[in-house]
Amino acid sequence: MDPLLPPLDHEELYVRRGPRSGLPTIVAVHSTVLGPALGGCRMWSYDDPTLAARDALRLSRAMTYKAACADQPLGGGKGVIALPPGVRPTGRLRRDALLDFGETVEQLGGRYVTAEDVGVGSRDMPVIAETTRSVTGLATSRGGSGDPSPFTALGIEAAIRTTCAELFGTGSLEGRTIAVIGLGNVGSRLARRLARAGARLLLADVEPSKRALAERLGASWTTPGRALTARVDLLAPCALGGILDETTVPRLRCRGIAGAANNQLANDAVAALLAARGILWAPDFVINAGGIVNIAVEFEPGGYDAAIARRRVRAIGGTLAEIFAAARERRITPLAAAVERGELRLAAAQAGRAAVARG
Ligand SMILES: NC(=O)c1ccc[n+]([C@@H]2O[C@H](COP(=O)([O-])OP(=O)(O)OC[C@H]3O[C@@H](n4cnc5c(N)ncnc54)[C@H](O)[C@@H]3O)[C@@H](O)[C@H]2O)c1
Repeated sequence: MDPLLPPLDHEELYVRRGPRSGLPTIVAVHSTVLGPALGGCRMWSYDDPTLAARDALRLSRAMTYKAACADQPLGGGKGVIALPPGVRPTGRLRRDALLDFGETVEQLGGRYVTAEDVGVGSRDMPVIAETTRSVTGLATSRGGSGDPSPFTALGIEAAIRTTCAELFGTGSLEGRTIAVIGLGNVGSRLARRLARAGARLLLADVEPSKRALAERLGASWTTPGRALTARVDLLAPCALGGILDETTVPRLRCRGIAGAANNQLANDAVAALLAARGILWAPDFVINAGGIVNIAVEFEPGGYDAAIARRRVRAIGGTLAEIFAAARERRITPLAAAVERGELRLAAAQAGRAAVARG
């Protein structure tokens, strides 16, 4: 196995070759201490299937912390359908791969619950549901919670308000300058919300057609590189991960960062670099939890209810305020405070389990 594997503190790693597609289907369950392990299914090309297993192990661990920090009754898991390089399955092969993956999920007996992720869209979920009951994110017409992006954008807006309150003493966005990088499912919705709240926006995407949104919102348009180093109150990275590293952080001119992109820090040490520059970073895995908070409402006895989901997603702002307060009081980074919060919640649940087992 890969020497760069994360600590193997997982509960399960299940690898099964799909009998229909011949493709490796993989599920990693990092933790079920807080509840069934939730995590999307990623259908992606890998040079080697062991790299797909590594991805599943790494991402499932991150899901445990995301759910724990969001106080959700969920554990962390991840699914992968490993494609050979250059393969983009369509038609029969795609359907076979999804049915195979569903069967793999079903064999875990509810310990893992799947959802959408990179390479798997809303049209794929009903196919997966043909071979497993452990599937979320189906259309609202089928009793599911539907597209998570609006809820993720709502949670990021709440987090941006909290970050402004911490930095400027008010959560009002009227007149705040905010750069949003990446105008996809989440970033475009976030930009509309921020514009409605009176923020002055600088928008950027690698896709030139997104400029039309900037024009519609009366926002400025620039390149992603310029947006990253613009003099603004806040930066909201909503594209790819890894944009904050040893070379970009010294060039930043924002006061705070709060965005949807996963894995924004190239490595954990970057959190200290940001703190040293006086830039307040809202931990990505805390504030982009709107999607899973929304999905968790599917497990309620009364079934899915969008109003309950919206209320719970807005609470991400309060969670972030507590993390900022802990970081301030204990002179640690918001990243350290968030990880600690997740670990405390897991330890408490584990202690509860042990007490029940002892009778
Ligand atoms: N969709 C959700 O509910 C959700 C939930 C949690 C986290 N996230 C994370 O948020 C981020 C955005 O998710 P999404 O669903 O909006 O994705 P998306 O694919 O819909 O949008 C991504 C956008 O970023 C643009 N982009 C790509 N590379 C770029 C670059 N180098 N610079 C600037 N723009 C670039 C793309 O053109 C696209 O418009 C991802 O990191 C995702 O993992 C999304």
